[in-house]
Formats: sequence, structure tokens, C-alpha cells
Amino acid sequence: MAGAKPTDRARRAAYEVLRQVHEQDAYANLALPKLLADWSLAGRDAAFATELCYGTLRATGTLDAVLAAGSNRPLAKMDDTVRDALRLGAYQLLYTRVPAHAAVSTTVGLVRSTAGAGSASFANAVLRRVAGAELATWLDRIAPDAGADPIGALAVRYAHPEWIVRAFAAALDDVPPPADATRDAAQDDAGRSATEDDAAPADAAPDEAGTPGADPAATPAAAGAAGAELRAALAADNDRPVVHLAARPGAIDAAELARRVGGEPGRYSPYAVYLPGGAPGELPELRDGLARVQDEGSQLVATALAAAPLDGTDTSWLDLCAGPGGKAALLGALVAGRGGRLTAVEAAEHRAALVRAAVAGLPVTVLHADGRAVGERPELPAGGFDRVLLDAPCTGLGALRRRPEARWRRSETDLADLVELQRELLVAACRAVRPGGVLGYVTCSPHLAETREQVRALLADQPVPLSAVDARPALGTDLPQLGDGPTVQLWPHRHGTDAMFLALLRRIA
Ligand SMILES: C[S@@+](CC[C@H](N)C(=O)[O-])C[C@H]1O[C@@H](n2cnc3c(N)ncnc32)[C@H](O)[C@@H]1O
Repeated sequence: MAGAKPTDRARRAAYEVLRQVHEQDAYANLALPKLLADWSLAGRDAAFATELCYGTLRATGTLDAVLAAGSNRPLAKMDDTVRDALRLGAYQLLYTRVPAHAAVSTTVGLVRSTAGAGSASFANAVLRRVAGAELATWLDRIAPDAGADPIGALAVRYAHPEWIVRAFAAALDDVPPPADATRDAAQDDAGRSATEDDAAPADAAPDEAGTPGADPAATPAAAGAAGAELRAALAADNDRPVVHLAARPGAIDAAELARRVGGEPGRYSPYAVYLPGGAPGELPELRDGLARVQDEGSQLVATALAAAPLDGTDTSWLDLCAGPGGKAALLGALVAGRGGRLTAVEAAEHRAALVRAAVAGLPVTVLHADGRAVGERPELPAGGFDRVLLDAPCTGLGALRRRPEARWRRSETDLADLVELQRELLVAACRAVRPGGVLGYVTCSPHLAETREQVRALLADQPVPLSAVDARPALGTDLPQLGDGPTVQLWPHRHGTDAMFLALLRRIA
């Protein structure tokens, strides 16, 4: 790409990431920064590449529906390289202010260079059809009627798979009405944003620029009608998340960290700092271990476990699923302040290595082991721990805004295996906690099968004698909209955090 215009290199970088995501199961937030560096893309050009890449990945399902309608060839029969180029072109046409002629000609050029002249003329014909109507018109054409199929309509308009829309509706207890103003809200959410000259903020981090932001009118404050909060939750997934840092307790406080990095202290976690529009990049505070990039919701659930009332000893803590180590680092620093020690367990070897790096200098023992082995090895004694965190492997539906490809990669069929594993780990965590001790069950997912239903089944079965503890006071007093308890579900559109779930349970004998 040497010699090419920076905007063309930005498009090419976005396209290469799409290929890596779809061909090699790569993660965009890891692949993109490497390509930006390799191709010397910075500032506005890096922001443009990020916008195109993240936006196209987030909107893939909707773009595919448009392309299918605009093509005489089924998507499944298209060459993979052509399909990704068309997605990138259609994204520019429908979701950005890039001029149509530039979106079409650069995409056709890309297809010509990767797949030859015949494919280029096919791409040209499809994109000209796509360019023939605006997003709103396309949505009206391809989305099911909201009256007959409200979930299907929201799925297309907000670019989420239907099973995720259904899961959010159930978790929010906000089932959309048969017919409503869905169309207007979704169109505003999808409003045009980037041009070649006016892309995402020039200094936007590769992992934070994204599809255009949420509709202010779709916030819970403006909500009220059935389905309004669901729309706000879906829109928040398409919003550009603010980078959150966690100050390491005992090493630096949030106010000082905020001053040093030019951010602002978080609203809810005493350790949180927001970097609005900023890139964490090579901040010395991160390099020196004074802080980590960590969503405020993750900070809150870990600190809530540490804050839950406890009688007796409070020096032996366990993190049963610790990789890559964000919560272990926070808990390790907090238990250090109490003169105690954390044991951090992780089943994947490379992730156990990440935990070791994250907890360097803290009183933490890292075990590369299966968390279900509680009671079977001396380092994991049954009844040996005062506080136990189970941050369970889950669908990750609570962090879709940070992982642009994730919503299309996960499928509902993943759920049954995950729920079973969560259940086995929960039983192991119950064995690990001492009588009188506290167990925190956390998922980065609001799916009821992974959250409230999992806890309800555990309390019904009582593998050890357990009672529920109200998690709300342990989270602090400032958090709004925490519901009736005793469990807590955070949401991006309510709290600006990932959608973390927390249940606190006490072993009573
Ligand atoms: C949600 S992540 C944990 C995130 C972590 N607590 C943090 O804050 O960085 C779940 C982790 O559990 C690990 N895991 C999966 N199955 C496990 C098992 N049987 N025992 C222990 N760890 C497991 C996964 O490899 C993954 O790293």
C-alpha cells in the first residue's frame, strides 16, 4: 500500500481486519492496532479506519440483508473476499457521510485487486443498487413489520441477532409493543457520521471508535413506552464506549490518576477514571502498573465482593476464573490492604500467564488449574476461603459494544454448554467458601439463563447451605436503577458500564 492515499490505506486496513476476523477468527480490537502501526496510520486516518472496521463489523447482519436484497446472487455464493469488500462499501454508503462515488469506486477497486475484473463489475452493480436508497428506505424494505414481528424488526434496525434482542428484552422485562415508533429511533441511532475528512475523533483509540452513537431520545429517562428501554440498550451497543481505567488501590488514587492522564474520576467506582475520546496507548501509568484498562462495571462487581459484610477472618480470597487478570489485580490490591492473600485460578495456560503479569508485586498465588478441582488439590482446600469470586465464562453479551464482531460470532447454541460449565463452577465455588464466607457470582452477560436463573437454581438445590445477600448496598449508594435486588444487573444504557451481573451469596453452614 506504499504510495496510496492515507484514506485508501485506511479502507484497506479496515478490509484486512474484516478478512482476518472472518477467515482466522481474529479479534478486531487486537488485529486493527497492529495493521494501523504496520501501515503508519495515525490521527484522523486511524480513526477513519477504526470507524469503517468497527462499524462494518457491528452492522454485518443488517448490511448482509441489504446486500442480499441488492444482489441477484445469494450472499453465501459470493467469494468471501468480495462479500467483505461489499460490506465495507455498503457501510460507507449507508452509515457514513463518505460520498457515494468514493465509496463505490474505492470498493470496486479493492475487489478488482483481490478478485479480478469480473467480480469488480459485479460489485459495481450491487453497490450502485445499494446507493440508490438511504438507510431508512433500506430498513423499511428489509426489516420485518414491527407490528407482526417486533423482535425481528429491532434485530434488523439495531443490527443485533434476534436471539440477543430476545435475551435483552427478557432481562429488561421490556418486551416491545406490536407496533411503535421503532423505525424513527433506529434511524436516528444509525445516523451518518464519518466522512473521509471528518471521521471519528482524530485521537480516538483503535478500540473505541465505532458506529455512530445512540439516539439521545432513546435513553431510559425518555423511555417509558414498552420497548423503549430495549431500544436504548440495543443502541448503546452501537455507541462508542469510553475507555475506563482502574487505579490500583494502595498505589495511586483515582483523582491523582485522572490528573496525570487528563481524564476524569469515574462516577461510581472509587478506582475508576474515564478517558473520554482518549486512547490509553502507552500511558506510563499503565506501563508502570499503577492502573489498568478495566470497565467500571468490572471494577464495581469486584469491589462489591470485597465490601460485602463478613464475620470472622478476612484474609484468604479466591478468584476461580481469573484470566486475563483484571479483577484479580483489583482484588489482590484490596486483600493486600487487609494483610491477606488471593489465590487466582485459570484453566487456560496463556491466560494464566496474563494473570501472573497482571498481579505482579501483589500477594497473589496464580494456579494454572481447572476451577472445578476445589477440594482435590492442596492449594484449593474445601472451605478454605473467606471470599470467593466466580467470574464465570459466559456468552459475553454484556460487552458487545467493546467487541464489534462478537454479536455475530456467538450463537444461542453456545448457551447450554456455558450454563452447564457455570453451574459446575458455581458448585465448586460453594465448596471453596468457608461457612460464614461470601461468594460473588459474576457474568459479563445479562442473559437470564446465565444470571438470575442460574442463581435461582443454585439456591433451590443448596449444594451447601446458602442464602442470598443483597448486592446493592455493597455496590455503593450512588448507582441508580438497580432494581429490587438481591442480585444486580448493570447496563451500558443505564450506568455507562458493561452489562455485568452480580449475585452475592453467603454460605451459612
Ligand atoms: C469471564 S473470564 C474471567 C475474567 C477475569 N475475571 C478478569 O476480570 O479479567 C472467564 C475465564 O474463565 C476461564 N475458564 C474457563 N473454564 C474454566 C475452568 N473450568 N476453570 C478455571 N477457569 C476457567 C476462561 O479461560 C476465562 O479466562
